[in-house]
Amino acid sequence: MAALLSLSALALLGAGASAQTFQGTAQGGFPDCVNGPLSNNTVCDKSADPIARAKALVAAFTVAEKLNLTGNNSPGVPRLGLPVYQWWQEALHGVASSPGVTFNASGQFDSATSFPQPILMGAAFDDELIQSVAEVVSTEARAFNNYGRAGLDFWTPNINPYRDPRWGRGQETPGEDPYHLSSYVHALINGLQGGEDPEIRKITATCKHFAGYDIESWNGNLRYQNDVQISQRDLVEYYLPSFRSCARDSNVGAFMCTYSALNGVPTCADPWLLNDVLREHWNWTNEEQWVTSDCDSIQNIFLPHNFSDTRQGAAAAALNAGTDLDCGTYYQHHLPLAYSEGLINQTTVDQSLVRLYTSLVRTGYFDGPNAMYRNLTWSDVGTTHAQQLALKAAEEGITLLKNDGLLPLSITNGTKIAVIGSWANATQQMQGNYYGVPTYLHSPLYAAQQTGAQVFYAGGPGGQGDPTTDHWLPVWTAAEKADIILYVGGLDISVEAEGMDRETINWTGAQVDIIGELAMYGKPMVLAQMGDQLDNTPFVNNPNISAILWGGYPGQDGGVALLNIITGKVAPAGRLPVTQYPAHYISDIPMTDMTLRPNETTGSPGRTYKWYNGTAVFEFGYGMHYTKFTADISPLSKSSYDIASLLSGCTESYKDRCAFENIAVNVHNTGNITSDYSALGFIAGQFGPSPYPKKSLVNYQRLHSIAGGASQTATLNLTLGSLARIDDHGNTYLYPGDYALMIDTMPELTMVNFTLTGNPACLDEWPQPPSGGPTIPPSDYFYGGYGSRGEFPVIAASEELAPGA
Ligand SMILES: O=[N+]([O-])c1ccc(O[C@@H]2O[C@@H](CO)[C@H](O)[C@H]2O)cc1
Repeated sequence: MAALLSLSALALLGAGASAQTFQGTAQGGFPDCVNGPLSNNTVCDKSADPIARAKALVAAFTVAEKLNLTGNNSPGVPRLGLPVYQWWQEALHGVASSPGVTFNASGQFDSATSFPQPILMGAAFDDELIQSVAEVVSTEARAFNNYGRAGLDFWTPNINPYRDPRWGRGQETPGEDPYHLSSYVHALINGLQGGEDPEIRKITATCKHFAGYDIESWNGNLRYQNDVQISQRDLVEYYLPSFRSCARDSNVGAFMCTYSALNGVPTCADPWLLNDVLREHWNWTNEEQWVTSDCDSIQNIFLPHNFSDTRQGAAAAALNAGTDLDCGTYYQHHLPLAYSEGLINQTTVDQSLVRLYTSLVRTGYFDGPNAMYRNLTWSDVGTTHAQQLALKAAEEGITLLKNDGLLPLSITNGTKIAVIGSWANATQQMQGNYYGVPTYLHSPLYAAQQTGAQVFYAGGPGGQGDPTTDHWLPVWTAAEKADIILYVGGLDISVEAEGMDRETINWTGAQVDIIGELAMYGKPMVLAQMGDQLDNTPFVNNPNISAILWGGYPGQDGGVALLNIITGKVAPAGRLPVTQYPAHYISDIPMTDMTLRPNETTGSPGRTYKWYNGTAVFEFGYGMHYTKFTADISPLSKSSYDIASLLSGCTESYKDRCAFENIAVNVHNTGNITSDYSALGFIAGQFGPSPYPKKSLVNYQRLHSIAGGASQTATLNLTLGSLARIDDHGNTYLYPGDYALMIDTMPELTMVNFTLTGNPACLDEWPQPPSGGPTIPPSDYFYGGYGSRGEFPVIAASEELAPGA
């Protein structure tokens, strides 16, 4: 495990190793259900119920075999012809290097399509696009699986909301809004798994990290030891909706708990979270779906959380709480002792294994070579359709933040353009983290050269923190020769990544200086800001910088997407999926403050567009177009609604799903450039417990190719859940009051008003956590080292950490 993990860590985290250096564990192929020892076991009977099939398989294992099958690196059961199996695959934005995925050095299966990071795909506000992307990812995953190059379980998506701009893994998420995440993830899971209840599950997706995980390493607070304090209201309102969407509304196959503790309990050992909330309240059925730990987080229950006195106690606490699989070796190592000490029983072990193997049964793993998806081959990887979709996904997400009219830029053969900056010739950078080997990487420089323009290139500053001016001379040479300056820079995964939160949300000094000096040439200048959000104030205010685009991590065709937008081949219609805060924001609130609302006592200005009470540089949802749009909202059926009547017409088992109104938003392109437009609908109003959110996203739809002078209609389906707010206990209520439904076409705001009358009505009663539960004792030691992870220097530990002691 140790050697395996250290290799995979490099590739996963992007810590300087090329993806090609990674070699995953060979998968053991498929069980032989015709001639193998299992052929007479019900698990091989395709006509039997999947749970019955898994139960029959588990019944054939000895206790020792069962305990051996509880780690991600599963040895299988040779005696029964059950092959070795690696449960850990990644596919955040394409099949990615990870323990179960093996890319070939060359030839077939040497690459997979690399889509943009979710943060850029989130900016598209286009769920159909997301589902299409996910369908390609799962097709490629299945093709890899058919040739022994991947398993069938993928530990994606990361759907923790992007709460704080410093978070190193915010790029892995679609953004900061819980409704947006919920809707996005529903489309994504459908595409990955092959529908909500497919006959054969295409691959098993895993919603992670459940829950409240969004700090890597800030001010000495490490993800392995954090105990995040979150109120029930904030949990239900902000941190959990995307997970509810996964479990209750999308039938995702797997979940992953976190390294951190939530309100005193490490999440992987929290029966309230994993059982009462996830399995009971969200009806995530008990025998079919499974929870994995984060990688080595079971060990963290013991150290540094100190939640259990013994190692076997930590393993038992996790298994008994409902963590079915250990990403690591802690279960395999310590469950035998837990078992002999009576800390766990066989029923619990069986239940976890039944969940795991039912999931594999559902993917057709035991169904032989004629099973669905087994015909997919290398010719289904990196297809023309996949390539076009990767380009489209990047184009749809790229967001126009400033334009004095320079864009779209007309580039002809004679145009002289300087392409400058640390991203100008970006290749690997365009993928962000959790990458694989892409079909190709088309940099901005490459794309500029394809336009026929005369291109002058300079890389600009060295690394993110490079204080020297060593690399600057070519910058001035390029700028002097050119008629137009394109600077492509920003962040990369050397400063925002897994294990690494940002220390500033300013542009790094060298870049600010270079961009400022380039602007002084007074030539038409475009700035493309890559990576996550930075405070763009100096460039917004600089009249010599004509246009600013945000391009995130745009994937394999990021450069072409950028140039297509700049030249007007495609019109931009992305909208920011996160708030762009002023740089001082990070001094206004510690990252560890998990609260959302402004607070006079703590000085918190609040978080996200819902509650931030300062002036954002650019708000969530901001995004300009090359044309002008107006919108009007068709009248609602009533101006006032009685709460009791709304509920009496509601027959859904989950009342938040009941329909309220289907809102028609008529969008008019009043300019003359054909463009997409994403209609974002928000609800605002002073009702329910204060302080109120300023507004809340309740639905969105992307309209495509609206010609100049033409109109299209977006249909935003609102539910009772769209109108609900959460009380202090986490209960979901409809409240009487004045409501406004808003569509923001910038600068205009189109609005319709209505009221709800009557008494508040509960839509969802929240299962309260047990009171007086364990809290973490103050830690008197620093936890610093871990053999297989090796991410941190060993400082001191009150106990030696070797497993199995
Ligand atoms: O030791 N390693 O190789 C290693 C690599 C990645 C890693 O990160 C964790 O593993 C990912 C599993 O999907 C989770 O999203 C992330 O929190 C944790 C450990």
